[in-house]
Amino acid sequence: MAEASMGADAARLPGWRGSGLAGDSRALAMRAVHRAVSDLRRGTPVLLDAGGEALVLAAAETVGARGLADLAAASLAPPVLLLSAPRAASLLARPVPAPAAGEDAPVALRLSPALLAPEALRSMADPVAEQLLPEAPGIVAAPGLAGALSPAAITLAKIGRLLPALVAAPASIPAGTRLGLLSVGVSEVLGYPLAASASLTRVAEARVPLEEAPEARIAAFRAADGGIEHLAILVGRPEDAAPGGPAPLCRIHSECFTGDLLGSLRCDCGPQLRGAIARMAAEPAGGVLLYLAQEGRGIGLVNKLRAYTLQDGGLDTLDANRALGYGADERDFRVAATMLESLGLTRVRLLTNNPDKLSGLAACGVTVEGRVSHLFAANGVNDGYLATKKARFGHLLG
Ligand SMILES: Nc1nc2c(ncn2[C@@H]2O[C@H](COP(=O)(O)OP(=O)(O)OP(=O)(O)O)[C@@H](O)[C@H]2O)c(=O)[nH]1
Ligand SMILES: [Zn+2]
Repeated sequence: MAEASMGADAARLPGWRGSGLAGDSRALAMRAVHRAVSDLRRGTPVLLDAGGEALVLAAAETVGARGLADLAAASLAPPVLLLSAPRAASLLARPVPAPAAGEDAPVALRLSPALLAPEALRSMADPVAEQLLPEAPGIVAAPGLAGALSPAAITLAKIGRLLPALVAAPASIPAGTRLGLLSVGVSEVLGYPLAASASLTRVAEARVPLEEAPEARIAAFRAADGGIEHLAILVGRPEDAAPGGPAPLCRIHSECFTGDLLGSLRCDCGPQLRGAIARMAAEPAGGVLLYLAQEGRGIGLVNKLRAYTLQDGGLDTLDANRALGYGADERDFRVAATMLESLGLTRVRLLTNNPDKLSGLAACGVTVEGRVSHLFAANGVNDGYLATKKARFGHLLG
């Protein structure tokens, strides 16, 4: 069985699209998350509010002296460092006891005062930089201090494509508000991925003849928070496919700056992208390629580069993600389902080797009439990457 499961959230969410907030309240909730994420990315603390109980948080990767001072001024107790269990275990050089909330819940570490400083925090957050830490770093696991809000705190960091490592303390909301810190609700954070997919709307479309497909159009989709757009590349007229005939081809392609644009040999994305478009152009019913802003299986380009460095040190693509504190695959398929619905495509044949894409899309109500293999030969550099996809992600290589 595959160790990584993509789209599992969607599969657990019957009626997923209807369960989100509607209209204005959804846009307001998303805006609060988007603003909080922007502050975390620039090193400013934010308040995570569960109505009564609150945390003040700063991203270990970005916080500076000023941010730490603001965090201390809004805190009711000394801060801890929230980390994923694999990252914490690696820092402490031993397994850490699983928190009561379960295996995937973050772990809290109590830090010596010397470690509550920007450079040390960055080194603890980032396994690529950990050699900068002192030899006896003065870190103690404090599992009881992780608290009920810590999973939402980590989700917020992941939404911001930051390393999931946060300095966190119980907050005085009045003190934080006096300092001008933004506040975001736990339910707004946890509801964000669903809201981002459910609120996608088509905002522009144009004819763009492509080398492999002269009859192509690109449609752009934007979520209510104004985040990065997802694209649909329509080859021919898949929306006009005859009802009794074969379903149009569909490829769900996650953005890969290095492979798609630069021709990186580390992965197979470039050949898969061009190959899918050429394949669709040869089909009477055409097809659609959904180009999703999910770089690095949803961890973002910066973290993917970190993962590559870890892979050069011996980890495979799955363990490198985990070492950073991310899941093996952080992508969300509800985005693809919303786009297909908006394009009027209710049934597809999926160009993929990834069984989780088939089940993830089907869980969102799209009729998947079959899989079309999308294999390209190894190039001498990506052989290990392709072997890991088969052995550990359950990819169907045939
Ligand atoms: N985190 C991480 N992401 C990677 C790595 N190599 C490639 N990627 C990303 O993986 C994604 C490509 O996956 P896809 O081709 O969409 O899908 P797949 O899961 O391989 O399944 P297929 O449909 O069979 O191709 C892109 O977002 C790449 O940036 C890696 O080593 N680490
Ligand atoms: Zn790639």
